[in-house]
Amino acid sequence: MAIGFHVTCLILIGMMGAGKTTIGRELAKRRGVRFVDCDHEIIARTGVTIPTIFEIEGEAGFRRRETQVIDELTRESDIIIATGGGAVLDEKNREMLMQRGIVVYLNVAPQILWERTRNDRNRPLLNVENPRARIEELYAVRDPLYRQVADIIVDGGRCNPNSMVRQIEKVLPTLRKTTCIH
Ligand SMILES: Nc1ncnc2c1ncn2[C@@H]1O[C@H](COP(=O)(O)OP(=O)(O)OP(=O)(O)O)[C@@H](O)[C@H]1O
Ligand SMILES: O=C(O)C1=C[C@@H](O)[C@@H](O)[C@H](O)C1
Ligand SMILES: [Mg+2]
Repeated sequence: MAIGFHVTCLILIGMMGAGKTTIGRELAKRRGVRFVDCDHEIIARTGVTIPTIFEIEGEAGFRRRETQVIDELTRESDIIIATGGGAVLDEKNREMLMQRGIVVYLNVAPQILWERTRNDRNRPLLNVENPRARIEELYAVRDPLYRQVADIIVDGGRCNPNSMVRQIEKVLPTLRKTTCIH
């Protein structure tokens, strides 16, 4: 198998700014498999930005599109998928992720997430007066959901993307149940 022993579909989950896109892309390059980012797929399909989808269809419209994309991509083999930060909010999504792939949770503290996302206007949920507090609220709600679906939990705030990719590669052959990497 191209990604690792037992693993044909690897799914990255975590908050906005956790590094899902950065690490997913690099890992896919190294493993020689396809990389798809759910947010980018939605943008390609609709031809508009995520803030525009939120404006026109509301968050509910965006979530419907997200579920559709997750459903299609998680049926594929030899693929690494970066999900959007809110993918785990929906129970049906959580089931698809758990059943169809190995799920890696990039866990990053809210303070670091804020530093990484503060200059980027492309995340409508952070387009509020106090994005730092918003990140903390979202983290409090979502962290238990990420943990619920994760096969591995990686501390995504401690080292650079390259060493994170190597850490994930190291455990891939052993993946069967939840493993914590520190
Ligand atoms: N391990 C890391 N160390 C330092 N900076 C990082 C790390 N991982 C990602 N970054 C930086 O943090 C920012 C956010 O990363 P990225 O876009 O990959 O996050 P994401 O999880 O895909 O976020 P979103 O859910 O909003 O798409 C980028 O500028 C990226 O370069
Ligand atoms: O955390 C979230 O709910 C989101 C994260 C982004 O990846 C996008 O999917 C969108 O901005 C919503
Ligand atoms: Mg991303």
